[in-house]
Amino acid sequence: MRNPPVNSLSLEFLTELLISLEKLENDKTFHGIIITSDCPGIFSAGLDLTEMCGRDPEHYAEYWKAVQEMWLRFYLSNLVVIAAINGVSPAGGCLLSLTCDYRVLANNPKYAIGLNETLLGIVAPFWFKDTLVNTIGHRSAERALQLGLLFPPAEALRVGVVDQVVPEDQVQSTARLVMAQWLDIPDHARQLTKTLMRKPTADRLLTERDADIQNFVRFICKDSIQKSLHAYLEKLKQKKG
Ligand SMILES: CCCCCCCC/C=C\C=C\CC(=O)SCCNC(=O)CCNC(=O)[C@H](O)C(C)(C)COP(=O)(O)OP(=O)(O)OC[C@H]1O[C@@H](n2cnc3c(N)ncnc32)[C@H](O)[C@@H]1OP(=O)(O)O
Repeated sequence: MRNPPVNSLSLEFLTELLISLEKLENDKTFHGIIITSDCPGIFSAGLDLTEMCGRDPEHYAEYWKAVQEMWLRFYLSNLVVIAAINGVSPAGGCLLSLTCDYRVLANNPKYAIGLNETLLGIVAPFWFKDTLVNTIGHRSAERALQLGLLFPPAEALRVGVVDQVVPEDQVQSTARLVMAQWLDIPDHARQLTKTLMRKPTADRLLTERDADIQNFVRFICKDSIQKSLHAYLEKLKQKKG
Protein backbone atom coordinates (compact mmCIF):
# COMPACT_ATOMS: atom_id res chain seq x y z
CA MET A 1 0.00 0.00 0.00
CA ARG A 2 1.34 3.34 -0.98
CA ASN A 3 -0.96 6.22 0.01
CA PRO A 4 1.27 8.58 1.98
CA PRO A 5 1.50 9.87 4.58
CA VAL A 6 -0.49 7.23 6.54
CA ASN A 7 -2.18 4.85 4.05
CA SER A 8 -5.59 6.12 5.12
CA LEU A 9 -8.33 4.29 3.25
CA SER A 10 -9.70 7.15 1.18
CA LEU A 11 -12.35 6.56 -1.48
CA GLU A 12 -9.72 6.85 -4.20
CA PHE A 13 -7.30 4.50 -2.45
CA LEU A 14 -10.04 1.92 -1.73
CA THR A 15 -10.99 2.03 -5.41
CA GLU A 16 -7.36 1.45 -6.41
CA LEU A 17 -7.04 -1.44 -3.94
CA LEU A 18 -10.17 -3.08 -5.35
CA ILE A 19 -9.03 -2.68 -8.95
CA SER A 20 -5.64 -4.19 -8.07
CA LEU A 21 -7.29 -7.11 -6.29
CA GLU A 22 -9.59 -7.75 -9.25
CA LYS A 23 -6.68 -7.71 -11.70
CA LEU A 24 -4.74 -10.21 -9.59
CA GLU A 25 -7.79 -12.45 -9.16
CA ASN A 26 -8.45 -12.45 -12.88
CA ASP A 27 -4.86 -13.40 -13.71
CA LYS A 28 -4.83 -17.13 -13.12
CA THR A 29 -1.04 -17.17 -12.68
CA PHE A 30 -1.53 -15.50 -9.26
CA HIS A 31 -2.56 -17.60 -6.27
CA GLY A 32 -1.83 -15.33 -3.36
CA ILE A 33 -1.06 -11.77 -2.33
CA ILE A 34 0.83 -10.19 0.54
CA ILE A 35 -0.53 -6.86 1.76
CA THR A 36 2.10 -4.61 3.25
CA SER A 37 2.90 -0.92 3.59
CA ASP A 38 5.29 1.44 1.88
CA CYS A 39 4.74 4.11 4.59
CA PRO A 40 7.45 3.75 7.27
CA GLY A 41 6.00 2.74 10.63
CA ILE A 42 2.39 2.79 9.45
CA PHE A 43 0.50 -0.16 8.02
CA SER A 44 -2.70 1.87 7.63
CA ALA A 45 -4.28 4.66 9.70
CA GLY A 46 -7.67 3.14 8.89
CA LEU A 47 -10.65 4.79 7.28
CA ASP A 48 -9.97 8.25 5.97
CA LEU A 49 -11.46 10.65 8.48
CA THR A 50 -11.73 13.40 5.87
CA GLU A 51 -14.19 11.19 3.93
CA MET A 52 -16.44 11.07 7.00
CA CYS A 53 -16.27 14.68 8.08
CA GLY A 54 -17.93 17.79 6.61
CA ARG A 55 -19.31 16.04 3.48
CA ASP A 56 -22.86 15.46 2.29
CA PRO A 57 -24.98 12.33 2.89
CA GLU A 58 -24.50 11.15 -0.73
CA HIS A 59 -20.76 11.19 -0.25
CA TYR A 60 -21.00 9.28 3.04
CA ALA A 61 -23.17 6.64 1.33
CA GLU A 62 -20.74 6.28 -1.57
CA TYR A 63 -17.78 6.06 0.81
CA TRP A 64 -19.42 3.46 3.04
CA LYS A 65 -20.35 1.32 0.03
CA ALA A 66 -16.67 1.30 -0.95
CA VAL A 67 -15.63 0.31 2.59
CA GLN A 68 -18.16 -2.55 2.54
CA GLU A 69 -16.90 -3.61 -0.88
CA MET A 70 -13.29 -3.65 0.32
CA TRP A 71 -14.26 -5.86 3.26
CA LEU A 72 -16.42 -8.23 1.21
CA ARG A 73 -13.93 -8.66 -1.62
CA PHE A 74 -10.86 -9.19 0.56
CA TYR A 75 -12.68 -11.35 3.12
CA LEU A 76 -14.03 -13.67 0.42
CA SER A 77 -11.10 -13.57 -2.00
CA ASN A 78 -10.16 -16.94 -3.45
CA LEU A 79 -6.52 -15.92 -3.29
CA VAL A 80 -4.41 -16.62 -0.22
CA VAL A 81 -4.17 -13.19 1.39
CA ILE A 82 -1.45 -12.55 3.96
CA ALA A 83 -0.87 -9.31 5.87
CA ALA A 84 2.75 -8.35 6.49
CA ILE A 85 2.02 -5.70 9.11
CA ASN A 86 4.99 -3.37 9.25
CA GLY A 87 3.48 -0.50 11.20
CA VAL A 88 0.69 0.75 13.41
CA SER A 89 -2.73 -0.51 12.38
CA PRO A 90 -5.73 1.09 14.10
CA ALA A 91 -9.43 0.66 13.30
CA GLY A 92 -9.98 0.26 9.52
CA GLY A 93 -6.29 -0.70 9.15
CA CYS A 94 -6.84 -3.52 11.59
CA LEU A 95 -10.07 -4.46 9.78
CA LEU A 96 -8.20 -4.77 6.48
CA SER A 97 -5.66 -7.09 8.11
CA LEU A 98 -8.49 -9.13 9.68
CA THR A 99 -9.83 -9.90 6.19
CA CYS A 100 -6.56 -11.72 5.48
CA ASP A 101 -5.93 -15.42 5.98
CA TYR A 102 -2.82 -14.85 8.13
CA ARG A 103 -1.22 -11.87 9.88
CA VAL A 104 2.50 -11.41 10.53
CA LEU A 105 3.30 -8.39 12.73
CA ALA A 106 6.68 -6.69 13.17
CA ASN A 107 7.89 -6.74 16.75
CA ASN A 108 8.00 -3.03 17.48
CA PRO A 109 6.17 -1.71 20.55
CA LYS A 110 4.91 1.24 18.50
CA TYR A 111 3.03 -1.06 16.10
CA ALA A 112 -0.26 -1.32 17.94
CA ILE A 113 -3.22 -2.99 16.27
CA GLY A 114 -6.91 -3.10 17.10
CA LEU A 115 -10.41 -1.84 16.52
CA ASN A 116 -10.24 1.35 18.62
CA GLU A 117 -13.42 2.98 17.29
CA THR A 118 -14.97 3.59 20.73
CA LEU A 119 -12.02 5.83 21.64
CA LEU A 120 -13.11 8.11 18.80
CA GLY A 121 -16.72 8.04 20.03
CA ILE A 122 -17.80 5.87 17.11
CA VAL A 123 -19.22 2.36 17.01
CA ALA A 124 -17.65 -0.48 15.06
CA PRO A 125 -20.42 -1.83 12.79
CA PHE A 126 -21.62 -5.44 13.19
CA TRP A 127 -19.43 -6.77 10.39
CA PHE A 128 -16.28 -5.26 11.93
CA LYS A 129 -17.38 -6.91 15.18
CA ASP A 130 -18.14 -10.25 13.49
CA THR A 131 -14.70 -10.30 11.82
CA LEU A 132 -13.00 -9.74 15.19
CA VAL A 133 -15.18 -12.34 16.94
CA ASN A 134 -14.32 -14.88 14.21
CA THR A 135 -10.63 -14.16 14.81
CA ILE A 136 -10.26 -13.91 18.60
CA GLY A 137 -13.52 -15.24 20.04
CA HIS A 138 -16.50 -13.54 21.63
CA ARG A 139 -15.20 -12.62 25.09
CA SER A 140 -11.88 -11.19 23.92
CA ALA A 141 -13.64 -9.30 21.11
CA GLU A 142 -16.22 -7.85 23.48
CA ARG A 143 -13.51 -6.53 25.80
CA ALA A 144 -11.35 -5.26 22.95
CA LEU A 145 -14.25 -3.48 21.23
CA GLN A 146 -15.77 -1.86 24.32
CA LEU A 147 -12.40 -0.61 25.54
CA GLY A 148 -11.16 0.27 22.03
CA LEU A 149 -8.00 -1.70 22.75
CA LEU A 150 -4.93 -1.19 20.59
CA PHE A 151 -2.70 -4.20 21.25
CA PRO A 152 1.09 -3.97 21.18
CA PRO A 153 2.71 -6.97 19.41
CA ALA A 154 3.08 -9.39 22.36
CA GLU A 155 -0.53 -8.77 23.45
CA ALA A 156 -1.80 -8.98 19.87
CA LEU A 157 -0.20 -12.40 19.56
CA ARG A 158 -1.49 -13.57 22.95
CA VAL A 159 -5.09 -12.61 22.17
CA GLY A 160 -4.85 -13.90 18.57
CA VAL A 161 -5.33 -10.65 16.64
CA VAL A 162 -2.15 -11.65 14.78
CA ASP A 163 -0.77 -15.12 14.05
CA GLN A 164 2.94 -14.39 14.34
CA VAL A 165 5.23 -11.65 15.66
CA VAL A 166 8.71 -11.50 14.17
CA PRO A 167 11.68 -9.10 14.18
CA GLU A 168 11.00 -6.09 12.00
CA ASP A 169 13.50 -7.10 9.31
CA GLN A 170 11.86 -10.53 8.93
CA VAL A 171 8.24 -9.52 8.29
CA GLN A 172 8.36 -9.82 4.50
CA SER A 173 10.44 -13.00 4.41
CA THR A 174 8.16 -14.64 7.01
CA ALA A 175 5.06 -13.65 5.03
CA ARG A 176 6.60 -15.27 1.94
CA LEU A 177 7.41 -18.47 3.88
CA VAL A 178 3.86 -18.63 5.20
CA MET A 179 2.54 -18.01 1.68
CA ALA A 180 4.55 -21.00 0.40
CA GLN A 181 2.98 -23.22 3.10
CA TRP A 182 -0.55 -22.06 2.25
CA LEU A 183 0.02 -22.48 -1.49
CA ASP A 184 1.05 -26.11 -0.90
CA ILE A 185 -2.57 -26.93 -0.04
CA PRO A 186 -4.72 -28.01 -3.02
CA ASP A 187 -6.29 -24.72 -4.12
CA HIS A 188 -9.88 -25.88 -4.64
CA ALA A 189 -10.04 -27.54 -1.20
CA ARG A 190 -8.56 -24.48 0.52
CA GLN A 191 -10.86 -22.08 -1.35
CA LEU A 192 -14.01 -24.06 -0.55
CA THR A 193 -13.00 -24.32 3.09
CA LYS A 194 -12.41 -20.56 3.24
CA THR A 195 -15.86 -19.97 1.77
CA LEU A 196 -17.40 -22.43 4.22
CA MET A 197 -15.82 -20.58 7.14
CA ARG A 198 -16.51 -17.02 5.95
CA LYS A 199 -19.65 -16.98 3.83
CA PRO A 200 -22.19 -16.89 6.68
CA THR A 201 -20.48 -13.76 8.07
CA ALA A 202 -20.32 -12.11 4.65
CA ASP A 203 -23.93 -13.08 3.86
CA ARG A 204 -25.13 -11.13 6.86
CA LEU A 205 -23.73 -7.91 5.42
CA LEU A 206 -24.88 -8.82 1.89
CA THR A 207 -28.47 -9.15 3.06
CA GLU A 208 -28.34 -5.98 5.18
CA ARG A 209 -26.11 -3.90 2.94
CA ASP A 210 -28.48 -1.03 2.17
CA ALA A 211 -29.70 -0.80 5.76
CA ASP A 212 -26.07 -0.73 6.92
CA ILE A 213 -25.35 2.18 4.57
CA GLN A 214 -28.40 4.04 5.85
CA ASN A 215 -27.36 3.40 9.46
CA PHE A 216 -23.88 4.69 8.74
CA VAL A 217 -25.14 7.84 7.03
CA ARG A 218 -27.60 8.54 9.86
CA PHE A 219 -24.91 7.98 12.46
CA ILE A 220 -22.13 9.96 10.78
CA CYS A 221 -24.43 12.92 10.00
CA LYS A 222 -25.23 13.46 13.69
CA ASP A 223 -23.93 16.79 14.96
CA SER A 224 -22.29 15.17 17.97
CA ILE A 225 -20.42 12.63 15.79
CA GLN A 226 -19.33 15.29 13.31
CA LYS A 227 -18.08 17.44 16.19
CA SER A 228 -16.05 14.65 17.74
CA LEU A 229 -14.55 13.54 14.39
CA HIS A 230 -13.69 17.13 13.59
CA ALA A 231 -12.06 17.63 17.00
CA TYR A 232 -10.11 14.37 16.57
CA LEU A 233 -8.81 15.43 13.13
CA GLU A 234 -7.80 18.83 14.51
CA LYS A 235 -5.96 17.11 17.37
CA LEU A 236 -4.05 14.98 14.84
CA LYS A 237 -3.13 18.06 12.82
CA GLN A 238 -2.07 20.10 15.87
CA LYS A 239 0.16 17.29 17.14
CA LYS A 240 2.89 18.59 14.84
CA GLY A 241 2.62 22.26 15.74
C1 LIG B 1 -25.39 2.45 15.72
C2 LIG B 1 -24.47 1.77 14.78
C3 LIG B 1 -24.30 2.54 13.51
C4 LIG B 1 -23.08 2.09 12.78
C5 LIG B 1 -22.25 3.28 12.44
C6 LIG B 1 -20.90 2.88 12.03
C7 LIG B 1 -19.95 4.00 12.28
C8 LIG B 1 -18.55 3.55 11.99
C9 LIG B 1 -17.82 4.68 11.53
C10 LIG B 1 -16.53 4.72 11.28
C11 LIG B 1 -15.55 3.71 11.46
C12 LIG B 1 -14.27 4.11 11.38
C13 LIG B 1 -13.11 3.25 11.48
C14 LIG B 1 -11.81 4.00 11.27
O1 LIG B 1 -10.91 3.45 10.70
S1 LIG B 1 -11.69 5.62 11.78
C15 LIG B 1 -9.97 6.04 11.64
C16 LIG B 1 -9.23 5.56 12.84
N1 LIG B 1 -7.85 5.89 12.72
C17 LIG B 1 -7.16 6.48 13.69
O2 LIG B 1 -7.66 6.75 14.76
C18 LIG B 1 -5.72 6.80 13.40
C19 LIG B 1 -5.48 8.26 13.40
N2 LIG B 1 -4.09 8.55 13.07
C20 LIG B 1 -3.07 8.39 13.95
O3 LIG B 1 -3.23 7.95 15.06
C21 LIG B 1 -1.73 8.79 13.47
O4 LIG B 1 -1.88 9.60 12.33
C22 LIG B 1 -0.81 7.61 13.08
C23 LIG B 1 -1.48 6.63 12.12
C24 LIG B 1 -0.38 6.87 14.39
C25 LIG B 1 0.48 8.16 12.40
O5 LIG B 1 1.08 9.13 13.23
P1 LIG B 1 2.15 10.12 12.59
O6 LIG B 1 3.15 9.39 11.80
O7 LIG B 1 2.64 10.97 13.72
O8 LIG B 1 1.33 11.00 11.53
P2 LIG B 1 0.33 12.20 11.83
O9 LIG B 1 -0.56 11.88 12.97
O10 LIG B 1 1.10 13.48 11.93
O11 LIG B 1 -0.55 12.18 10.52
C26 LIG B 1 -0.06 12.64 9.27
C27 LIG B 1 -1.20 13.27 8.49
O12 LIG B 1 -2.18 12.24 8.23
C28 LIG B 1 -3.45 12.66 8.72
N3 LIG B 1 -4.19 11.46 9.17
C29 LIG B 1 -3.83 10.58 10.09
N4 LIG B 1 -4.73 9.60 10.21
C30 LIG B 1 -5.70 9.88 9.33
C31 LIG B 1 -6.94 9.24 8.98
N5 LIG B 1 -7.36 8.08 9.54
N6 LIG B 1 -7.70 9.82 8.03
C32 LIG B 1 -7.32 10.97 7.43
N7 LIG B 1 -6.16 11.63 7.72
C33 LIG B 1 -5.37 11.08 8.66
C34 LIG B 1 -3.12 13.60 9.88
O13 LIG B 1 -4.21 14.43 10.15
C35 LIG B 1 -1.93 14.34 9.30
O14 LIG B 1 -2.47 15.29 8.39
P3 LIG B 1 -1.71 16.68 8.11
O15 LIG B 1 -0.40 16.30 7.49
O16 LIG B 1 -2.62 17.40 7.20
O17 LIG B 1 -1.55 17.36 9.45
